[in-house]
This record gives sequence, C-alpha cells and structure tokens, in this order.
Amino acid sequence: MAETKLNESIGEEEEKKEAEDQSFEELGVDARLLRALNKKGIAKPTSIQGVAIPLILEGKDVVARAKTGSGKTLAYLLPLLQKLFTVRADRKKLAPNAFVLVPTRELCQQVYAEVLSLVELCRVKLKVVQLNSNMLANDLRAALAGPPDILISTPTCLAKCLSGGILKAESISESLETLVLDEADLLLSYGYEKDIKALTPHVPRSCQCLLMSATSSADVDKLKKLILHNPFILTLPEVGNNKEEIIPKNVQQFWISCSARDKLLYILAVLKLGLVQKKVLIFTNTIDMSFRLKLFLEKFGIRSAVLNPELPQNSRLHILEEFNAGLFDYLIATDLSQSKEKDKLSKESDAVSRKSRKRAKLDSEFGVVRGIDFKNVFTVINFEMPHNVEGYVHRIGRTGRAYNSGASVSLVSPDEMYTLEEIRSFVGDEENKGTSSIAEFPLLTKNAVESLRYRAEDVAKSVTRIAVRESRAQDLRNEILNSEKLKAHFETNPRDLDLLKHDKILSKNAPPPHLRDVPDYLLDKPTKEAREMVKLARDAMGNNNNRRKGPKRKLRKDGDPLKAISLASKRPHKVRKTGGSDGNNSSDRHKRKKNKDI
Ligand SMILES: Nc1ncnc2c1ncn2[C@@H]1O[C@H](COP(=O)(O)OP(=O)(O)OP(=O)(O)O)[C@@H](O)[C@H]1O
Repeated sequence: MAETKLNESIGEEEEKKEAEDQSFEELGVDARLLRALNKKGIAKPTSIQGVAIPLILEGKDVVARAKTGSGKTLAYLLPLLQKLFTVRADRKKLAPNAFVLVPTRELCQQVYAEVLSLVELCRVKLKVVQLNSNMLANDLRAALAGPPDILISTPTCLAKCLSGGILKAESISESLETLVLDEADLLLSYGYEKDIKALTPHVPRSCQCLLMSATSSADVDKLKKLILHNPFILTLPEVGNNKEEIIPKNVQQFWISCSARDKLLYILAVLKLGLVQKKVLIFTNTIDMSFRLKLFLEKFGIRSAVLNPELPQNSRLHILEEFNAGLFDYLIATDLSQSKEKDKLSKESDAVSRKSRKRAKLDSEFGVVRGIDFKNVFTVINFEMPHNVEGYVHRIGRTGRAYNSGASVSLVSPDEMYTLEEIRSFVGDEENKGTSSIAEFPLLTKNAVESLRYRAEDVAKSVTRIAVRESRAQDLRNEILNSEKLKAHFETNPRDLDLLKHDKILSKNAPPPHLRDVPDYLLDKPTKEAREMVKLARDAMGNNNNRRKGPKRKLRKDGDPLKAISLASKRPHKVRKTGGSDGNNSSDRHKRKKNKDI
C-alpha cells in the first residue's frame, strides 16, 4: 500500500482559523443533514470535522487521529449517511452497505443512537441495526434480514455472523461500500485482531475505509496496513508528538494531595461543600472501591450510581442513558482497563458461571474510559489514579468535549505521586516553569477538610468490607432483575428513561438525616466564599437544575470559577495536518480550493 505524507508548513493560526471558520454547508454537507445538525444545536464543525468531511465525501480512505471529544463520530457519520442518501441504480444490497466496527457494546449503542437520531431528523428511510455477541443466531438473522443499510457491531459479533453463515462473505464483497473502524487504537488491544482479519479478505477494493482514533499507536498502523488503500492521514498535533496538546485545552486540571485513607474525607469535602460543578464522573480502579464510595457518599445524602463490567449490558446502557439525560449527577465508573482485577474477575466469573450459571459474566466488551460520550460532565474526579498517562488522558477526556469546558480533580496519595509526576512531565508541566498545567486544587482549605473529619471517619468505619460485598451483590441482583424488565421495556419504549432508577440507596439503614447538611458553623470563610462562587457560576451556566435538559443546552465557558483561579497554562492551539495520498491527485477539489494539501 503506497502512502505518502505531505507536510506543508503553513501558518498554524491561520490554518486553525480557516478550519474553525468553515460551516458545515461549506464542507459540502447535505441540506437534510444541515437541518438535523441545526436541530441538535450543532452549529459549526470542529477542526477534525472541517478537514475530514470533505475528504470522506470525495470517497477517500482516511485515517483521522484527533483528541478525545473532538467530534470524530460526526466526522465520519455525516459523509457516510450522505453517501447512503444518494440513490444509486448500481447499488447492490445483498449485505449492509456500511459497517461501523467499534470496540465496546457501549460504543455500539452510542453510535447506533447517534445514527438513528440523524436518520430520524433527516426523515430519510435508512435501516440501521446494531448487533451484539449475546444475540442468538435467529435474532442476528432477523436483524440482518432486509438487509439493513448500516450495521454497527463489535468485530467479534461480525466474525460470528460470518463464520455462522448468517452473513455471506460473497454478499459483503458485492455490497460493502464503507467500512469504519472507530476507536481503532483499541480494536487490536481489545483482542479483535483475529476477527478483523476474518473480515478483511471480503472487503472489496472499491470499499471506502475510514479509521478513527484518539491516539496514534503501532496498532493503528497495523490496522491501516491491513485494510486501507493509500489513505489520507489527518493528524491533529495533540495525538502526534506534541505532548502539550494531548489534553483537551478546555479542561482545567487540578490535584489534591491526601493519604489513601483520607480520600473518602477529601471527596466528601469537595462534593458536599459544592466546590465542583455537576455533573460529576468519578473513576475508581476496583469494583469494591466503587461500592465503598457509593455507600459512603449516600450516608451524606449524595446519591450516585455505579457503572461496572459486572452489570448486565441493558443495565449499563440504561445507567448511561439516565446519566446522560441528567437524571442523576454523580456516576462512579470502575475503570478496570489497567487493573489486574479484570483478569482475576474474568477467571472467577467464568469459573462461577460454568458451575452455576448464576453469576453475571464479566463483560470483555465493556469499556467506560474510551469513546463513551458522557453528556455534559463538567467534572471528572480521579478518586484513584489511573496507572499510566494514557489512562489519565482518556479519563479526563470525558469532560471538555467538543466546544464545552470542564475540570478534572485527581486525589493523589503518596503512593500515586509517581504516576502524577509521570503525567505532569508528559503534559509539559516542567516546560511551563511553575505555571503548572495540573494545578493544586485551590478551593479546598485545610480547615474545611478538618471540619468534616470526625463525621467522615465515623461513617467510613461503618462501610465495612462485608457491607461493600453485600451491597455489590445486592446491586447485581437488582440489576439482573432490572435487566430483564429493561430488555422487554426497551423493545416497546426505546425512548422511555423513567422505568428504573440506578442511584438507589444500597445501605441497609437509611442515611441519618443529620449528615445530609453541613452545618454553617463547620465552614470557614474561604470555603463559604468558594462555595458561593461555584454556586453563582452554576447559576450563570444554567446548571443548577439540569434534569432532562435537551441536547441544545450549552455550558457557558466563562462561568467557570476555577478558570479565574487556575494557573493552568495557556497552551498554544496548533492544528498540524499531515496529508497522505498520492500527492499528485489533481482531482482533489478540497486541496485545490485551499491551495494546500491536508
Ligand atoms: N461540531 C460540533 N459542535 C458541537 N458539539 C459537537 C460537534 N461535533 C460533535 N459534538 C459533540 O461533541 C461530543 C464528543 O463527540 P465524539 O463522541 O464524536 O468525540 P470523539 O472525538 O469520538 O471522542 P472520543 O475519542 O472520546 O471517542 C458529542 O457529544 C458530540 O455530540
């Protein structure tokens, strides 16, 4: 596969402005899609959309690498749909015309929901299906009957359809027009190589292949070589060598130093004193820790839901939908991506399910950190630090998405200092000479923390290992029951979000009323001021009551009190795009128009 990279040095600011100034219309997006975007409150393209959409519309193979939350999904979905809107007499329809392959079921659901909403808003007739590995052969067959126009699946499920004869290899070769590998850097690390290799011989040469990724890695290169023909490589610098830009620049990053034992106390102070904006996504490294935190917080009247791979898929999807719809403000997500617990649990649950078939199996296609678009999350809290820089980048990438702003707060124990240092040196703190891009959290005073210590330690003692184990089992039982109800319910009411609540109290005893509010005498003056400031900002952002806000709601960036205080460095925003193609392709309208290669 020939691939040429062109790298033209043009004024970066000028380039950025140009990409940002273009409208979707100027990019060549269809009028129906323009209306749909308008209804979704999406006004102008992000940088990656600005460069990718015209190329994809021209039928080019594209590898797009851009930071988390930069709008890669619409960058490929808009041209993909536009292509399918065009009625073609020679179009073969023996199998779906477009495949979108993603690494997790959560992402399947997310992309599926996005496509459905666009298709509905455009009022076009396109059949879209998503498949998952739990579906029985008959259900898979029924879903693929027709066949649909767009298929969204994990590679494993697609491979299963191929090997089971549910999808015929010849039909794919005849009909496949577009293949998208989303979150491409994850597909191989999730162990899908064999499944992808099973598909590639049947992908016709004429098929347009698109590869979307947040990071560049050897895996992405491997996939590129496996599937793409002479692709255009679009790289926004944040995923290239420029370390400073890898974190979305609209995320303010903070850290708090505390002992591992005091973490419950500190998170209580941050949340209960209202020092961060909602909604809040909290990451832990183990399922037990998630439940410990949930039980602890609920004693103080802070209700949260736990999202973990042990839960049935329907429940996980429902939790995500409810959180995205603003039905609760605190979500505790167990990020097992780098944890030894994942392997241990997989083995355990395999063994248990072989024996009794009672316990839910840990889902290997689960992933909360990568790709999931948690809507309107303002604050990400690392209750426990991820084990490496990549984990950090992807966790905090769950806020500050597209044109929104956000903040992250990491609770760092002495044992985790090494990781923090690694992250800081990666994001360029050293070069910033003191104006650290991960600043100490400025709103929490020692006095404020100490005023809560007695209560926090008392409650923490009551959250015993047995209580955690019981609540975890209880939650699982509830969710397995819920899951069946949800399955039936979703089939008839796909948009109804009110069936079940996931932030239910799990403690055996109701939370004591006196712990719900922090008495005024416990608060020192700076804390009162900080609290008031955050509250004012929340009001200004219209974020005080965010229940059931529609997609048009936008957070105002200037309302963030941490912005005023933070020392976070101003990193220059650069858009370096590297184009790879034959380079001599005179039909490249987009290139000509801008008098440069992309
Ligand atoms: N042009 C735009 N203007 C405003 N919001 C947008 C725009 N494009 C996409 N978004 C929104 O930005 C959010 C992030 O988009 P998306 O999930 O596609 O990011 P991503 O680049 O795929 O991130 P990740 O790498 O984490 O998967 C979504 O909620 C999406 O609706």
